[in-house]
Amino acid sequence: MSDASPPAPPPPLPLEEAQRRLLDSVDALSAETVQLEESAGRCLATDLSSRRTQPAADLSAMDGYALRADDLAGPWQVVGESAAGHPYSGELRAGEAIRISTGAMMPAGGGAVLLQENATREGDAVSLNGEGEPTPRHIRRAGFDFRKGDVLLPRGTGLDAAKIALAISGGHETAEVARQANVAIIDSGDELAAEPGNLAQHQIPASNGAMLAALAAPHAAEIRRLGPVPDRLAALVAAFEAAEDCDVIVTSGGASVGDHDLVRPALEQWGAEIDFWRIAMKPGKPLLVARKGHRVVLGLPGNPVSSYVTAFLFLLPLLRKLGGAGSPLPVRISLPLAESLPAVGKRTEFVRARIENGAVRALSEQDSSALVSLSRAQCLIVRDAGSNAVSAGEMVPVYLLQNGGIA
Ligand SMILES: Nc1nc2c(c(=O)[nH]1)N[C@H]1C(S)=C(S)[C@@H](COP(=O)(O)OP(=O)(O)OC[C@H]3O[C@@H](n4cnc5c(N)ncnc54)[C@H](O)[C@@H]3O)O[C@H]1N2
Ligand code: MOO
Repeated sequence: MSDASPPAPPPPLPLEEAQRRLLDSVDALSAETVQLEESAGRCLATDLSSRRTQPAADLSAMDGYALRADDLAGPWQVVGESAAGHPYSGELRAGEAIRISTGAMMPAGGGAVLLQENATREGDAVSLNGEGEPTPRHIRRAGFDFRKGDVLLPRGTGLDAAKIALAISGGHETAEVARQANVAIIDSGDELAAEPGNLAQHQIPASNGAMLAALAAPHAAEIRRLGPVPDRLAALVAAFEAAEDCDVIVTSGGASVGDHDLVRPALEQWGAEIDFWRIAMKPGKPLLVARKGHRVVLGLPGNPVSSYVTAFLFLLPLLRKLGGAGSPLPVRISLPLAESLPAVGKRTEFVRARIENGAVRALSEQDSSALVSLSRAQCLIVRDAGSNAVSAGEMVPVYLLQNGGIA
C-alpha cells in the first residue's frame, strides 16, 4: 500500500443543486399505450383531452319529480317516468310531472325538481306537502363537470384511482404513458451475506438491495438484483457489465473514501463518467452520480439509513422523471415541532421522526446505520444547512415517508 495521502475529495454540492443537476440531465423515456385499468402509478406522455361532455345532458341529482320551471305551484299529473338509462321521450307540459330518479335525464321542457320527500302522491296526482319547494338546484347541468375537448389531465400527470376514473369518464380506454425504467440494484461489500439466516460473525445481511428494490418497485418496469459483489475491482466491473441493458444502475456502499471503496474506480474502468460525488446532506454525503451513454448510475452510501434517504431524494425522483412525471420531487408539508432541535452545521440534515397529536417529534437514535429507528420513522424533518436551533411549537418542513412521499 502506498504512503502517499489520497487527493482531497471535492467539496460537497448543495442538495438542491445536486437534485436539479440530476433531474435536468434526463428526459422522460419513450411513450407506450396502456389500458387505463392497469395504469395506476404511470405518468401521461401526452395531454389527455375529453372525447365527451359530462354530463352529456341535464340530469336530476335527486329522486323526485321533474317539473316545468314556470309551473311550480302544483298539483300536477304524473304522465311518465325518466329513470337512469331510460329517458322520457316526450316533452313536459304545464300541469304535468315526470317521476325522475337520481342520474336520470331531465325531460325536454323540465326546469325544476321536486324531492319526493316534499311531495304527496295519490294515484297519478302529485302535490306539495309543505316541506320544501321544487328547485332548479337539483339539476346537474350538461357539461358542468367537463366538456368535449377539455384537457382533463395534462402531460406529466401521475395516474391514480380518481384520475383513472376521470379519463375513463372522458371516453378513453387506454392512455399514452411514459415507459418506466429498467433498474439494476447492486449490493457490494465483502462483509455482506446473501442469506440473512446463515452468517459468520464478520458478516451482515445484505439488506440494502431489498430495501431499495421495495422503494423503486412502483416506479420501475423491471428490477434486476445483482450481488452481493465482493470488494474486487474486476467483480464490480463485471456487475456493471451485467447491468448494461438497464436504464438506471444503483449501487450501495463503497462510495466513500476508504481503501475498499471501489465504486468510483470500477465505474471508470467500465467506461462511465462521474458527473458529481458528495452532497452537503446528512446522512448521505458520499452519494455519487455517473453516466455511461443514456444509463444513469447512482452510487448510494452503504449505511442503510443513508441509502434510504438518498434513494428517497435522488433515486425516486430520477425514476419518476424517467417515467414521465411532471413534478418528480417529493412534496414537503409543515408541521409543528413537539420538542426543540439544535442548530445545523454545513450539511442539510434529515431527521427521522414520528407524528404525535399533530406535532412532529425526532426519534432519539439518529445513527445512519440504525434500522430500528428508520423502521419506526413516519417522516423526515428537513433541517437546512446553517439553520438556527428551533423550539417546540415552531413549524418545520417535513417529508412523509409512506409510499415514497407525496410527489
Ligand atoms: N474517513 C471518512 N470515512 C467516512 C466518510 C468520510 O467522509 N471520511 N464518510 C462516512 C459516511 S457519511 C458514510 S455514509 C459512509 C458510507 O460509506 P460507503 O458508501 O463507502 O459505504 P461502506 O463503507 O461500503 O459501508 C458503510 C456501511 O454500510 C454497510 N452496508 C454496505 N452495503 C450494504 C448493504 N447492501 N446492505 C446492508 N448494509 C450495507 C456496510 O457494512 C457498512 O457498515 O462512510 C463513512 N466513512
Ligand atoms: O452521510 Mo453518512 O450517510 O452521514 O452516514
